Amino acid sequence: MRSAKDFFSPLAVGAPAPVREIPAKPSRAIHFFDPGNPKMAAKVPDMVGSVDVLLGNLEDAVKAENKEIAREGLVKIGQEVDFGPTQFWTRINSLDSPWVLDDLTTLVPAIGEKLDVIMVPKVQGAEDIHYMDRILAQLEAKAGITKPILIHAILETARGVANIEEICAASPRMQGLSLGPADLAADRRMKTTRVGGGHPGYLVRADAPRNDAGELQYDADRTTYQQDLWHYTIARMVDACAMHGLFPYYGPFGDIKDTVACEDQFRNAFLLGCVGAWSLHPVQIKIANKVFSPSVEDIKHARRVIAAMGDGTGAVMLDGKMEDDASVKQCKVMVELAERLAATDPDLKAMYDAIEVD
Ligand SMILES: CC(C)(COP(=O)(O)OP(=O)(O)OC[C@H]1O[C@@H](n2cnc3c(N)ncnc32)[C@H](O)[C@@H]1OP(=O)(O)O)[C@@H](O)C(=O)NCCC(=O)NCCSC(=O)C[C@H](O)C(=O)O
Ligand SMILES: [Mg+2]
Repeated sequence: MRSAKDFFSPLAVGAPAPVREIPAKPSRAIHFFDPGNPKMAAKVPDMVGSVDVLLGNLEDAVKAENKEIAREGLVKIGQEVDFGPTQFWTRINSLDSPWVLDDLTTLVPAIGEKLDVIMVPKVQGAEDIHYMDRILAQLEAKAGITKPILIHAILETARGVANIEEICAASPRMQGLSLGPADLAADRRMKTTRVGGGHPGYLVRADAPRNDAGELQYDADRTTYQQDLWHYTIARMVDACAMHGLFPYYGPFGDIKDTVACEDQFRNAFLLGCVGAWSLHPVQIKIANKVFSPSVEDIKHARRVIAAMGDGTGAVMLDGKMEDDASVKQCKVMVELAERLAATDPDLKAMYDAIEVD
């Protein structure tokens, strides 16, 4: 066990001092691209500024024979592109893979100064984060990196979900968690074959109606309601992240053409407390940017409640509803998020600035 006093000492002589607070940077869409795919790589410079996070993916979805090309492509992009306000992340290969050591020993010296966050797949417990913490400190020290690279863990095993608290608490580098629904479903032996989203078979059905004689009509048409397969895991993730000062994200939505259901899934995550989701295709960036930004109506209402509540204590009636200390806190969460996002998104700023509070 580490003493709390040791927690903020670098884990290697010459490594940068650990951060004490994870910066709340906009990260509505974590946009995945394959750095070894020339078409995708060519689009990266033009995407800067229109997406909060650009993530060069080295793990699943990159063929085994292309792992080195992808890694080299990522180094080139990291060295050549000016990312401006957009964060630059990577997803490395899993810690038990034959590629991860080369990923780390290549990327940190070559582009470590530019990399904001390393996403680690299939994290099982605190031991995985301790490993990453130490090796990153060693590599940062050797390369003279001045700011610590943060770690983002993907929850995609039952063990990872069971160990969620210790994963979050394992290092001051921990930036956040993402749901990895495809791997998690496989590891849990769920009977789905999709990448994220719902399933028509996971539902509840309205009770059977009765006929005039009071008999139950099980064969009658009965409305069904599709349920959210991911509610439990996202809720756990949100609580663990809030407790440890980290940021929770919904992961991938694989049905690229179903932009409507993607928006719904992202919105569920937003409402539950997530700050963003993955984007696998350019079309999903717009969805995430919209869903994870508070709406004009929400901000208008939040500002009215804050104004009506004065010092934030007591209770008032507004539009027939009771507002009090707790509802004003919720409104402040929304307004603070809006202000943070507007600082780097001029369109949002214009939208929020135009709101008139009556
Ligand atoms: C999903 C895709 C394979 C679709 O690709 P494609 O068929 O080429 O789509 P389009 O023809 O519609 O593409 C139009 C143009 O846009 C470019 N494009 C496509 N995707 C991207 C992208 N992500 N970034 C940048 N540019 C992109 C195409 O090249 C076309 O360009 P052009 O021809 O010049 O017009 C593809 O989108 C894709 O591979 N996406 C990334 C997939 C990925 O990263 N998967 C891994 C993350 S999900 C996961 O790992 C599961 C998770 O871990 C879990 O366990 O749950
Ligand atoms: Mg996965």
